[in-house]
Order: sequence, then C-alpha cells, then structure tokens
Amino acid sequence: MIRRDTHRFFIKKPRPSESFQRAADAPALPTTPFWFIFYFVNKFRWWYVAMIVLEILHATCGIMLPYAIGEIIRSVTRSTGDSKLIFDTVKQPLMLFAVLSVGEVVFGRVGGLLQTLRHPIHRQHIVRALYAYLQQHSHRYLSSSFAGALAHRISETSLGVTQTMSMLITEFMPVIIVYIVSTALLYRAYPPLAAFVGIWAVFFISISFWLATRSRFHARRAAAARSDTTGIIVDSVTNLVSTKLFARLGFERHYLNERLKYELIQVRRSNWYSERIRWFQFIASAILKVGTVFYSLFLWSRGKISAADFVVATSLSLLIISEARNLSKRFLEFFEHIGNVSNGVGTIVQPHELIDRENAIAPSITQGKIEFRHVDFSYYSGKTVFNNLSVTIQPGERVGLVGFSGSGKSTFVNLILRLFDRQSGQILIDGVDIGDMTQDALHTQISLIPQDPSLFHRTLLENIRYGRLDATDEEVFEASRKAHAHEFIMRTKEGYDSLVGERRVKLSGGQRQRIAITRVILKDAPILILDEATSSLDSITEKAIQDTLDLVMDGKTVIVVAHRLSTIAHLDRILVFDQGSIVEDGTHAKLLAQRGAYYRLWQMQAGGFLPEKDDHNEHLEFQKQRPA
Ligand SMILES: Nc1ncnc2c1ncn2[C@@H]1O[C@H](COP(=O)(O)OP(=O)(O)OP(=O)(O)O)[C@@H](O)[C@H]1O
Repeated sequence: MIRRDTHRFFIKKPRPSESFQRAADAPALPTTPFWFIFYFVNKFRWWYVAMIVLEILHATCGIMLPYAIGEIIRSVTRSTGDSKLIFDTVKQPLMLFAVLSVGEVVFGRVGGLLQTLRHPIHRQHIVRALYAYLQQHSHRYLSSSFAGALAHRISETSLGVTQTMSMLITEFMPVIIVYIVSTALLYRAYPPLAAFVGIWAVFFISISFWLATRSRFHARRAAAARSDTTGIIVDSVTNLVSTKLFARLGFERHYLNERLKYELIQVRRSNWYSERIRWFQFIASAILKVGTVFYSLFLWSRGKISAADFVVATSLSLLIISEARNLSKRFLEFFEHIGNVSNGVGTIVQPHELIDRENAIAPSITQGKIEFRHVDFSYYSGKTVFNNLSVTIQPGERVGLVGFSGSGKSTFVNLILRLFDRQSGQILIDGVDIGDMTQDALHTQISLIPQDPSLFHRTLLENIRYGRLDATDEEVFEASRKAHAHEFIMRTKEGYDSLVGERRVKLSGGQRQRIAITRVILKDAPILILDEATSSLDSITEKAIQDTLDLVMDGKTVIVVAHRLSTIAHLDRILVFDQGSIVEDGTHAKLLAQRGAYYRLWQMQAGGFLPEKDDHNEHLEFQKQRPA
C-alpha cells in the first residue's frame, strides 16, 4: 500500500507528461543590475506606486508633527490666559496634531502591510524567472558551476531586488522627505536657520555616502574571510573520517586556528572602520543638535523667531538626527543588496550557449536512425576530439562503443544528446538535423541510463515517475518489477514513499541503476543509450537485469558505452574508438577474426575490464600494433 501523505511535495494527481513540456519558455532577462531591478519592479509597478505614495504620506505626517506642536505653542502663547478659552484657541492645531499622528501610523502601517504582502510574491516571481533562465543553460555551463552556489545566487538575487526596493522606499525616501520638508518649514521661520540645517544635511549625506563606499572594501574582505572559514569547516567536517583515520585532529584544529587568526584581522579592520563612521555620526548629530538649539536661542533672544519657531527648530533637528541614524550603515547594506543583484545577474543571466532555433521542430522519432556526417567537434578551440567523423547507426541496431579512456565514446553520446553542439558537419536522427529539433523533442525521444545515476531527494515513486509523469501506480510497479527494483523498494521502511537522500533511504550504486532502468522502461523512448548501465550490479542481478535490458532494447536503436567488453559482445555491431576516430566497425565475431584493435583489447582485458590507457607511450604502442 502506498502512503502518499508523507511527502508534502508529492504530485498527487499525475498529469500528462506533455503538460510540462513548455520548459523552453524562459524569459529574456536584462543583463545589467539596474535594468534587471527595473524589469521586475515594472511588473509590479502599481504596487510600488502605492507603496511610494503611502511612504511619502507617512514621512510627511511625521515631519509635520513638530510643526503642529509649534502651532499649538504659538496659539497658547497668543491666548489671553483664560483657561476656559485656551481649548478653543488650540483646537485647530490640536486637530492637526491628532490627524498627523493618526496619519503617520495608518499610512506607515498600510505601507508596511503592502510590503509584507507583496515582497514575498515579488521575490518568488524573480526566483521563478531566474530558475527558468538557469534551466536553459548548457551542460558545459552547468557542469562548470557549483549547484549550491547557483541556488544561493538565485536566492540572494531575488532578495537583493526586494531589499533594494524596500530600502529605497522605507529608508532613503523618508530621509530625503524629512530633509526637504524640514528645510522648507525652517525657511518659513527664518531662512538662515533653514540654510544651516540644509547645508548640514547635504554634508552629512555626502560624507555618509563616501564613508560607506570606503568601508565596503573592508566589509567585503571581512565577509570573504568569514565565508572562507566556513568553507574550511565544511571541508574539514566532510573529511572528518579521513582526519580521524590519519590521526590529524590536532592538525585540523591548528589549520582552522590559522584561518581564524586571519579572519580576526579582517573583521577587526572592518569593525574599526565602522566605529570611525559611528564617531563621525555622533559628532555630526551633536553639531546639529547643539547648533540648532544655540542658534535658535540666539535668534529668539534677538526677536528674529518666536518661541514656537524655537520649539519647531529643535524638534526638527532631533527628528533629522533620528532619521539620519546609521545612514552610512544603511548605504553599506544598500550596496550589498545591489552587489548581490549584480553578482546574480553576472553569473546567471549570461547568454545561453545552446538554444532552440527560431523555427525548431518537434518531430516524432519513429525509426531511430542516427547519422554523423563529417562531424568536427572540440570542447575548447585547439583540442579537437572529432575530425570529420562519419558513421550511420541503422534503425533498431544495437551498437556497442569501445575504446580506451578518453577515446571519445562519451563525447559521441553527448553530441547525440546535443549536450554540446558540433562545430561543423551534421548529426541527423531519422533524417532530421538535431540542431533543427527542439531540445525537448530530442530528449523526450532518447533515454539514457548513465553509469552513476543521480536521484532527486524525493520519494522513490516520484523518482521513478520522472520517466513518465502520468504513469499509473500499476505501471510503476510493473516497470520496477521488470528492472528488479520492486523487491528492494518494498524492503525499505516506507516502500515507494521512502525519501531518497541524506539521512533518508540510502541506495547503493546498483540500486540507483535499477531505479534509472525503471524510469527508462516507463519512458519507453525509441532510442536508448546505456553508459555501462550494469556496471554497479553484482553478477547475479546483472544477469537478471541484462535479460530485462534485452527486452527493453527490443525494437529500439541502442547505443551501449562499454568498459567491459563482455557486456557488448552479443550486440549487433561494435564501434572501436581511438583518439576520436572509429578505427574498427563490425560484429564481435568479425572484429575478433580481424585480429586488429578490438582483438587486442579483448585479449588485454584482464578480469573483464579494459585497462586504462591514457599514457602517450602506451598509446603509441597500441598504434604500432595496429595492422597496416
Ligand atoms: N567536458 C569536457 N570538457 C573538455 N574536454 C573534455 C570534456 N569531456 C571530455 N573531454 C575530453 O575529450 C576527450 C574525449 O573524452 P570522452 O569522455 O569522450 O572519452 P571516453 O572514451 O568516453 O572516456 P571514458 O571511457 O573515460 O569515459 C578526452 O581527451 C577528454 O579529456
């Protein structure tokens, strides 16, 4: 009995496989941080307009409060002193004060609510777009990047966009509004007072910005040192068994200590710089506070401003100081968020190397004929793997690929799967150039069982259903029985609902291969590629599965990459690779009779495996033995 409620992400209703085949719809994303942020903000523009308006109202209410207090004082000082009439006199400014106080709270909180509701959705939107974009990257890109680092970049970039916007709206905009409105209010009272505060504000913002840009360098170094230390701890913990087996626990502690010393130096430098910034801010705030009080007092004593203006000026200076608090730190955080967006965009939003052509077609492969016509290929310029390679594999043919390590077998398969694009020539399947097909169409019709299949950290059932999403439970069971996977699956605690991965069900290489075979049975594609698919199995299971594979291969074009010649001896045809060329082509019996390269490989194969033969001298030896 399958229990399906154990895993939250289980796709409860199997959907037809085709409904997920719209993977190629990745959006074209802007490649500079500014336009990237703009692109996503524009998608939610009305929400952002609402947030900005609310924040303007919120900040304006806040900054007008000292003005209202000033008006109350002005009214009180103008009153006759009759306590009964005082309320009538201050009624209006009091109302204004009350409305502004309520407005400050309401606009602030409604704006906050919008951000709370919208930012997670906005973030998910960015995650989805970046992930879809990442999916379209080539095998070369993905295999040369760390999966964890890419996932981290997606998360940091999406957070970077929302945090950048959040800081602009709720951190910097209020500061600007407070400075502008307070300067205007003070201007009404006495222009030179406004000039004093205004000049202070310009200097303060400029110096804070400058200090933030300078401290960035130190902050980055400190962050890099911290992350290096984390990396060393992770590496050390991963290799803890080796550490113990080599009795190097003390050595590892010493190694970490050295790293920690370096980290300490960097962190102290960064902290010291932050401390200097704090000094600047305290001194600048004190200058504004004391300066405003003394200057206003002086102006009042000369009758230039009223007592109410004096209160307004001192309250405004306190408000400005509270808004300006940690401005450099906030600039620094802002740079970090922009930096995260910039890094993410730079890493992920690179041009796709392998894309479907404009009018790519999705033909059905009915026969499975594979042709290489004059194919040239190199992974990097200057290192040719295939030079003018031509070969045809007939529909339904079962072909084994053999050759020493590095001779080009996997590259041959990679090109059929279009994991890399050939530089010239053509690769055709059923007469259609694979470059003219959509990658989805190509991959739907080719099954691959890799040597070391990797499984998702999902349930066994989900992993198997990856072959065909709409397969019924019965079809899944039947396929796994055929692949001899059912028995060991049922022995696990939760059967098909067992989760695969760390701290969950751990599968051996052979068991993973059987799951991969089960998937392929469900997928039932007309072309099948096996990369020594039975290499991790014990000989009894291998024999049983070989029979199943023979059944699965029936009616399909099959390519088997083999390291053990015994696994391919029974196939229709064997292609012998050497340094990117097919040097022999024929049946096992024919090639043995030829007494050429294959014959020697067969003889050299001690214990069933081909010897590794990367060594240049050995290769020359092999060449010498080749019949002329
Ligand atoms: N991703 C890659 N990037 C750069 N060069 C590569 C890449 N993969 C393979 N090569 C190089 O291409 C050549 C052919 O390698 P390939 O993997 O096709 O050989 P192979 O016969 O499959 O070897 P093995 O039996 O060890 O898997 C080798 O020189 C190898 O170093």
